[in-house]
Amino acid sequence: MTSASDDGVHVRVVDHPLTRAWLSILRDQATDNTAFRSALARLSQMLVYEAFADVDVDEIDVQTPVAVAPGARVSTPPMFVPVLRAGLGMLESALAVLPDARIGFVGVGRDEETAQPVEYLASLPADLSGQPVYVLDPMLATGGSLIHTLDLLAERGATDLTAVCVVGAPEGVAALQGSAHRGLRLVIGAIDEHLNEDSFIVPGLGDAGDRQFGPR
Ligand SMILES: O=P(O)(O)OC[C@H]1O[C@H](OP(=O)(O)OP(=O)(O)O)[C@H](O)[C@@H]1O
Ligand SMILES: O=c1cc[nH]c(=O)[nH]1
Ligand SMILES: [Mg+2]
Repeated sequence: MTSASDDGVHVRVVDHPLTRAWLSILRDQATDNTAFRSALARLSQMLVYEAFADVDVDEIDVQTPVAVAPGARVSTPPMFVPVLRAGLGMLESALAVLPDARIGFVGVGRDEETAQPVEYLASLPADLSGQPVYVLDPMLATGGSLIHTLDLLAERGATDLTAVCVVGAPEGVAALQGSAHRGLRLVIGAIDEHLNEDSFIVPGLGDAGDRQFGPR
């Protein structure tokens, strides 16, 4: 795992042999929809696990059948916000790790000509002050969709923001660093080479929504 903190965005690249192995299955163009969804779920669970490495916990006592043991409980249950469609494939894995999380939904699709995010759903509580929020989206390309989502969350008072992504482009990371979201944590499986002329990540894994669900 490598970490870097530039311009207020803390970037953690999870470079584990098993995350690399699952990511290789996602990248492989021969992986079909079913296998893609399964691999994304497995990889997401590892990324979410890493995203909680520094979470605040309450120290508690646990009565075992033998004695009292020191234990821990996550202090504030998080909110997960999958960015539809592709982020839906990460939600069940996140809930497997933190079942008492709240869930919000944001739907954003890139305009195919301009690559600009077009919002079609924002199902979020009006007040997110004090609420740690974890945005789930496998792809960070130009960064437009993620920044749009972070803006929606910040407008509602959220300040404790983490993005969990599978693959990013340097252009997207730079856009986050140039955005208003100081203090954002980004936990990501890999940062690839660059964007192509269609704003797709190279080498990337193609369209993460289409590869799970088919074309939209
Ligand atoms: O960083 P950006 O340039 O904004 O690109 C990344 C976005 O593109 C993908 O969604 P897409 O628009 O393909 O929608 P989908 O999930 O419905 O396929 C992906 O899931 C991100 O949300
Ligand atoms: O490479 C990319 C870029 C945006 N969205 C995707 O799903 N893949
Ligand atoms: Mg897509």
